[in-house]
Amino acid sequence: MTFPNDKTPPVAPEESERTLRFAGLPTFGRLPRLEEVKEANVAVVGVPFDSGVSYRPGARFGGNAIREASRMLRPYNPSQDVYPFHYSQVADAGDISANPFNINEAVETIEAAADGLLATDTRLMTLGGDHTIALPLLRSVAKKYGPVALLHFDAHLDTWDTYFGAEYTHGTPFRRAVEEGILDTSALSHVGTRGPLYGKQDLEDDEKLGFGIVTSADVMRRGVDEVIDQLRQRIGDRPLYISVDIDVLDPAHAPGTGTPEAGGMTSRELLEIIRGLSECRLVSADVVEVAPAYDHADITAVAASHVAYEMVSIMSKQMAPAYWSKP
Ligand SMILES: N=C(N)NCCCC(=O)O
Ligand SMILES: [Zn+2]
Ligand SMILES: [Zn+2]
Repeated sequence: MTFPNDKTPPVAPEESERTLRFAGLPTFGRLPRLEEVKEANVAVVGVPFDSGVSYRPGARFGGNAIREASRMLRPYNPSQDVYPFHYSQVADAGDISANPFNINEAVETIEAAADGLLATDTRLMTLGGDHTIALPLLRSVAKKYGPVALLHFDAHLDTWDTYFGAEYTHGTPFRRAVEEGILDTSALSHVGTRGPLYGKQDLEDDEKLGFGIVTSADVMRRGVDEVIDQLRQRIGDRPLYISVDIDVLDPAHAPGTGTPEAGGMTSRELLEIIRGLSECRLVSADVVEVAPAYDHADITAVAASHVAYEMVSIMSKQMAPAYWSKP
C-alpha cells in the first residue's frame, strides 16, 4: 500500500509475521485500543448486556467471543477491494459497562457512552449484547444524523410492544425507535424474517410502523442480487444504520444464539448482501445476540466477526477522506 507522503498512516494491527495471531490480549481484529490512538474514525465497542432476553441468556459474552474469533481477520478485504484497517483509523474502544440489574439504567448508560464515542468524527461498530442495545445506539446516532434508515437482519421482527410489561427488551427495540421518531420510516427493512409469530397482528402492526419485509425464503427464491437492488433503492442516500441479529443465520451457521429459528440465511448470503450495500452511507452498525455458551467450534463467533469486518470495511473506506485530510 502507498500512503500520501506527508501523512501519518493509521495505527494498524501488528503484522501476523511479527506477532502471533493466536496469543496476546484480544482486541477486534488485533486493532489498537482507542486510548492508543488519537481519535478513531471507526470505533469497535462491546456492549456486554443481556438482561433484555426473553429466552436463553448469554449474549453478554458475545463481544469477547467475537474479538477472540476476529484474530484471524487479515488486512485486505478482496470482496470490497479495501484495506479496512489502513484506510482510516479503526480502534477497539473496549466495553460499555451497563447495569445488568436495571434495564432502564443500562439503556441510559449505553446511550450516554455512544454519545461520547460519536462526539468526534467517528462511526460505531458495536458488538452485543442482546438486541435491547439497538435502541440506545439508534437514539445516539439519530441525535447526530437525524432519523436514520434502518436495515435490520433478524429472524425476528423485534417490533413487539412489551414483554411482561417491560418496554425495553430484545424483542421491542424497533417499535420503541419508531415511536420515538428516531427512524426514517420511509426506509425501514427487515431481512431474513421467518418462523412462528404470536399472531397475524404482529405482521399488521409491523407494517403500520413502516417496515418492509424480505423474508428468509424471499432471499432464497429471489436471490441475493435482486434483494440488494431492492434494498439499495429503499435506502437511497439516507444515513443508514445496519443492525444484525446473528440469529438471522440458520442455526447451522449460527448455533450460538438465544432464540434460534430453523430455515435461516447462510452466512454467504448475509455477507454478500452487506457487501452489495458498500456504497450506502453506513453511519453505524451492530452485531448482536451472539451467545457463545451454545456455540460449537466458534461457528457463530467467526461468522459474526466476518459480518462486523464487512461493515467496518464499508465505514473505514467512507471515512478515509476524513482521516487523510487531518494534519
Ligand atoms: N432475538 C431477538 N432479538 N428477539 C427474539 C424475541 C423472540 C421471542 O421472544 O419470542
Ligand atoms: Zn432475532
Ligand atoms: Zn433481534
